[in-house]
Amino acid sequence: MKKKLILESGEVFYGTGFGAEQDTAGEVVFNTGMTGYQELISDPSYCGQIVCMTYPLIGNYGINRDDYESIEPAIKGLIVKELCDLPSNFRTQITLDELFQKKNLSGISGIDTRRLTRILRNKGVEKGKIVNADADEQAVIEELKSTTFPTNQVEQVSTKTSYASPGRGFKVVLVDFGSKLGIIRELSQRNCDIIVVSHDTTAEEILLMDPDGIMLSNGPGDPEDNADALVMIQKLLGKVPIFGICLGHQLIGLACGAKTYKLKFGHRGGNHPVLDLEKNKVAITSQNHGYAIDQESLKNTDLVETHIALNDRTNEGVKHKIHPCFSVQYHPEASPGPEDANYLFDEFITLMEDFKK
Ligand SMILES: NC(=O)CC[C@H](N)C(=O)O
Repeated sequence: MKKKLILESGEVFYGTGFGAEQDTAGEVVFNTGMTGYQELISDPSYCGQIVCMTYPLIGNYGINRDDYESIEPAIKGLIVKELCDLPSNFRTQITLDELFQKKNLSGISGIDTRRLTRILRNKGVEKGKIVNADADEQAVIEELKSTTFPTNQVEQVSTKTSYASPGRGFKVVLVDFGSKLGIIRELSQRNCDIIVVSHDTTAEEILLMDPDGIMLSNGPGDPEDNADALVMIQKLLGKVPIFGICLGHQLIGLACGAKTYKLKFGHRGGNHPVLDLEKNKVAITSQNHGYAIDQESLKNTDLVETHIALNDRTNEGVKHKIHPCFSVQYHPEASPGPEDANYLFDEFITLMEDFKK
């Protein structure tokens, strides 16, 4: 199946399709992880995006039953240099190609992913489409230029109904903006009694559950598209300890009066160094974000910057000066990636303990 990837800027890449046969369009971004393709394919924060893997061989350990980060992948497509069709790992159940067929997802292999990444890095992320090799390029470019992708990604991936993941420890309400399962795993490991609620749950509904703490999850899209969530956060601040991850972090920023902006090409991968400004310690972190909190705008808020990215010095963490509330832009749950930042879940537990005293 000969296919090609066409970018809005007019660049064309020829390759071979895998997975489903249908065309797919989305925002083309790149991820620098050497492993972890199963986790990122199923990470709901990639909703609406086509991901280019910079590592040249993808699929070599197949797909297994344990490494999903959601049940239904929300990713739009995958771009790889070489696709492995004969995976070797004791956990392998199916190949990456088979997963894409089963989930009706389209991918393209045989792409010069280095050239593509250089384009995205220089020009910034842009819209793209994977189509049949004989498709009319000019027509696709025009179509991409005139398309605006949906902005309701959080609604697409958030749970529709609340559900519980019981434990005997602290009662945590996890607001699901597109949560990775890794967050539930980390809270469960610490015996938390979790209730997962939809993104549009109100502060009043959450407080009725009498939680010891609130976890604001990661999620796709532009943080500014979640006005209702800001009201919810504003009403919860000071009443219950809050921990935010990625989109959850950006929403805390917006709720406290800071601004967010779109990065040129985002941070996506498992090797991003972050400096903890208080501890003066570096952690290698797992990241997946296209937006960031504007550091200047933090000055007029009750938030202080706690972490910065060492690659580009952008914001990676904040905490509230008065209320028990902190958040990070990266992924302490890893899945995939290094577990250096795992201790933040322990700090959340301590915050809930202290608040109860
Ligand atoms: N992983 C996330 O939560 C991503 C947050 C947001 N959608 C961004 O791209 O910046």
